[in-house]
Amino acid sequence: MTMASMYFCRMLFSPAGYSALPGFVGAVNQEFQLKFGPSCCRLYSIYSSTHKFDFTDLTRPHSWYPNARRKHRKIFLHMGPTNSGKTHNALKRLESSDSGLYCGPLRLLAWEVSKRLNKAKIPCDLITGQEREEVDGAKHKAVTVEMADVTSNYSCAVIDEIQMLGCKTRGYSFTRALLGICADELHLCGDAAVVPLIQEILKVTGDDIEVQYYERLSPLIPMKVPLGPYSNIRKGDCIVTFSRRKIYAYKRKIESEGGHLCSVVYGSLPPETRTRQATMFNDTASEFDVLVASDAIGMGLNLNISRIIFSTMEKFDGFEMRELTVPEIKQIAGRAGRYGSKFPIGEVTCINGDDLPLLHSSLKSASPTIERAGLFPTFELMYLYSRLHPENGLRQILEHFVENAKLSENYFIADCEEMLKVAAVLDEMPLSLHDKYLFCISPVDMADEITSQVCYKICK
Ligand SMILES: Nc1ncnc2c1ncn2[C@@H]1O[C@H](COP(=O)(O)OP(=O)(O)OP(=O)(O)O)[C@@H](O)[C@H]1O
Repeated sequence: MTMASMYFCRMLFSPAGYSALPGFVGAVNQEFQLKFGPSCCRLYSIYSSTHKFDFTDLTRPHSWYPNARRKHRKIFLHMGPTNSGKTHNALKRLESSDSGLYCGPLRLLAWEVSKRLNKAKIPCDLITGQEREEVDGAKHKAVTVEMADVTSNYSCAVIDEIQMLGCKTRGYSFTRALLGICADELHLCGDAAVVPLIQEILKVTGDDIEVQYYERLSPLIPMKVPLGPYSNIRKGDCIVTFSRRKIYAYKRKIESEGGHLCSVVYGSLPPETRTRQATMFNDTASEFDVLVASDAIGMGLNLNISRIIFSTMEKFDGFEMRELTVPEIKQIAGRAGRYGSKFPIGEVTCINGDDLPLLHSSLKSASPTIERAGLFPTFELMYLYSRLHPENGLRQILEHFVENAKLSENYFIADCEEMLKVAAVLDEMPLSLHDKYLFCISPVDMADEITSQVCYKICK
């Protein structure tokens, strides 16, 4: 053993090394403790045999999750368009399992699943970036995908909207859940465009895969004409727009010119308020019979919508103003005519007639195949790297990984622009690397004055 490798070994396994590890509390730290031992042994053995360990080699992400790799998982892909019963079937399996984990892309979806399970007398915790509601005796958890637990054993787990693993900012959390969740049965629900990539990624995990394709349960008809005057608005319509300001502007317009009262739904509404608004809209006795919503309705929410009306086919995606993609258009349009609702046949149109060709062509197109999944280095890798470069702050460590990451062809490195901004602020504060990492992977919009001030105060 060389001096260098002896030093490396001492550094990793000495009590000082461990005590220097930042606060061992909470689920992420539990994951860290459980994984750190075997992973470090593995990293160390590679290091001592080659005298050189490349921390930026991210070509084998499946090996970051030894617990899941020890299991022979049975993976069910429920693939199909919106409103085809995919989630319904996966949730039925979850409900009948001894223990389970639901991972959704939205806090609202996790909230709905936890409510549904608790109502069915299956105690279920709710864990999102914003709340943690623990229920006595719960063996089920409904979480946002970023909070997915990859250390415990589950009988059954569900990852909803799995095609989001191709999302440039959040995709890595879906990849982590896909590779890391330790469940006998893992159910993946989403668009069939992701099937070849998942099959490719799972070739190295030793899991069994079964794919089930679904058809839409009720018809969806694209209209040949745009909405026209607001007096054409009718019961069960849903106007889709992409900013909170516009949501309230349309609500005012429709209430004054269209003669209908409107409920509103958008992502940042508290779940209780959103449920109240959705219930008012779904309730036939209520006067609030029109909905104005953001694309937050695009994923999974069950609403009695008769017709979707796109106010625009463009949205600001945090980086730029861009046209909606085919999957986004299909996903949002698919909310009309929900199976089992009072409007079993859905219609879809636009406010602006010039947008109709894009709407029609998108609904006829297959979603483009998703070629690569997002990836982000684990805390362990960053920690080990930081021990060798103690002079570097989190921002420099992140930049190093982004610039030097070596990836297999199935993956891309997550877009870290926002994280780099947060890391630069955090590096000014006396926080451990682990705490900085946690703050960094939390969804904070540093462009939002209030959010960034709150983040700054909490960190301090
Ligand atoms: N076999 C079934 N029996 C009764 N209701 C069903 C059945 N399958 C689906 N549904 C209902 O149809 C609606 C659509 O189902 P589900 O949410 O599973 O669709 P999905 O394919 O997951 O779509 P999305 O991606 O939009 O969520 C839900 O209200 C669901 O409860």
